[in-house]
Amino acid sequence: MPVYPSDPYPYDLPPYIVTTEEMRQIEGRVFRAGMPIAALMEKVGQLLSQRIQELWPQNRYPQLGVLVGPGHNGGDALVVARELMLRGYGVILWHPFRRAKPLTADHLRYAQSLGIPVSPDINDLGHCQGIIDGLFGFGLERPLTGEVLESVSQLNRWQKAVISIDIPSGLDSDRGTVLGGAIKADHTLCLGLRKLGLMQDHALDVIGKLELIDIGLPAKDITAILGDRPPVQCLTPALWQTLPLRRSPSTHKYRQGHSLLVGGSATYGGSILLAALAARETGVGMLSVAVPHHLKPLILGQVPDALVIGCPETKNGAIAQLPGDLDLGRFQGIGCGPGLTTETPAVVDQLLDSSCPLALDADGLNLLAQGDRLSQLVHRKAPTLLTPHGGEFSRLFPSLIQGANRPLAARQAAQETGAMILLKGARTAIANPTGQIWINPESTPALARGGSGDVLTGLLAGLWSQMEPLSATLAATWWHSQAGCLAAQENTVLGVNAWRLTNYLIPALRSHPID
Ligand SMILES: NC(=O)C1=CN([C@@H]2O[C@H](COP(=O)(O)OP(=O)(O)OC[C@H]3O[C@@H](n4cnc5c(N)ncnc54)[C@H](O)[C@@H]3O)[C@@H](O)[C@H]2O)[C@@H](O)CC1
Ligand SMILES: Nc1ncnc2c1ncn2[C@@H]1O[C@H](COP(=O)(O)OP(=O)(O)O)[C@@H](O)[C@H]1O
Ligand SMILES: [K+]
Repeated sequence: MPVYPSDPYPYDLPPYIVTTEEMRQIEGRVFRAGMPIAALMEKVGQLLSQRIQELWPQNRYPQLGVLVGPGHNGGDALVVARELMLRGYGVILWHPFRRAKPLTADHLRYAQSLGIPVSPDINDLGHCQGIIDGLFGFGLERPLTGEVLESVSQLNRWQKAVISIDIPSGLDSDRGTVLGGAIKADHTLCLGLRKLGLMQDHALDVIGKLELIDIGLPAKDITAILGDRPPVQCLTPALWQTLPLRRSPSTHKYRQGHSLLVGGSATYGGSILLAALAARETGVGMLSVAVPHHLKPLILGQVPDALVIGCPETKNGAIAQLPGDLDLGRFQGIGCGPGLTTETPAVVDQLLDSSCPLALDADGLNLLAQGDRLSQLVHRKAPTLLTPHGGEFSRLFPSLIQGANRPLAARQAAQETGAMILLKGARTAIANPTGQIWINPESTPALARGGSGDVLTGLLAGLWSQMEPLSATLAATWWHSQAGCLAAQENTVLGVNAWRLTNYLIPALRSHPID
């Protein structure tokens, strides 16, 4: 059973994520090359009809209501309505608009000529088992108002099964924000390429399950438009191909990397342990864990294969300093922050001054936000990764409005600091200083609990010692969420505590399909 659902993404499609303008330009090239708009609409309608019949078999969804907008999203919906009616579904259209684009008007006229009823009153769809949302696509220009907004709210109150074409109507296709109101969909069948708005955390509640429908956009047209700028793309299962990392028969532990984790305190003892348990699963040759002296037995008891460095501690039980003889040059990946507390900035300064690849999380980030550390980061020569969740990000980059567009905020932070930014969330975004962005399209709300970020830090520290930092960061993010998905599948969405998550890291690797 593959960890990630086998159906929603045709992964052979380019994993690009586009803005509305880029989508318009790509489609514009296709039309200028001779593809009639009507032909593409018909093709789109056929593809949507096939998928909807799979999702909604006629015996369970005999009556369908179709919301028909004034633009080409409405045109798509009319092709779908006609095709499903011809296959025996009962279909009724809702179209409260006085005018529509010519192509849409033609399809509306044809649907009526076939006897498909049209009503301006949303209540006439109350008997339907399923609703197909073809109100607005990426052409939505202003918030929904008046009767349209009221009808959308009425529809949402019914809580019927809803499939949205391209994007849920009312959603801004770039920012993922709701413009006045939005259809709450169970499935969104996105056409051609994923829109940036669909990959925003705050849009997830209205999108439902996102599926990409391949409408045959030629790669040459996609790259012609996207080629001159760093792409925004999805993480894909291809990242599994690198895991589990291959090993030569003649290897030895020092060729498999040596990672260091720094953290833990009397206040927060468990987070560094979770990070250590996760780092261990990466197969890293050697794992060192620097904790306040009193935590040494805890770590050794659970991770006997780790080299535990007992550090001098403050009166509050936090690390006072790293041992003077600790040679940071021995490590190819350092993860600092889980449970560290902000008592001893000198620890973070020492790591920042080193030339080691460094991932900062939790209190490591809170210390970074103090003084001029963040502005100094751009001078750091070694690879650096920051892994803030939303709150830590706002403390670090108060001027970046991440709420409206988290991926773009992460990109700006990466370009300002010269560090890679992994902005954690429901759709974690990873940005590198060259401006590229990766968004994780598959995760589970089961991870929304304390400790799961510590597990990610452990994976990062472990993989950074064995892979090139960017590939390691992308692979760790995908691995982390896939393990969460598998754990949720087997223990319900409430059963994925961070400890159990560490026990699903290897099973998740075993369950991913080997190509
Ligand atoms: N561009 C194309 O030819 C294709 C478009 N496709 C479909 O068509 C969609 C884009 O079509 P359009 O560009 O026509 O845009 P939409 O279908 O999203 O609708 C835009 C229309 O709605 C009106 N409108 C916008 N905001 C409104 C509001 N708040 N209240 C009332 N009316 C409002 C506009 O005046 C415009 O007439 C895509 O999302 C996709 O579903 C696909 O069929 C592929 C081909
Ligand atoms: N709703 C959600 N859906 C999917 N993943 C989530 C969701 N909320 C949080 N996560 C993930 O869970 C982890 C939470 O990390 P973090 O907030 O740092 O937790 P902690 O610091 O307590 O370990 C991140 O990897 C984040 O991407
Ligand atoms: K729609």
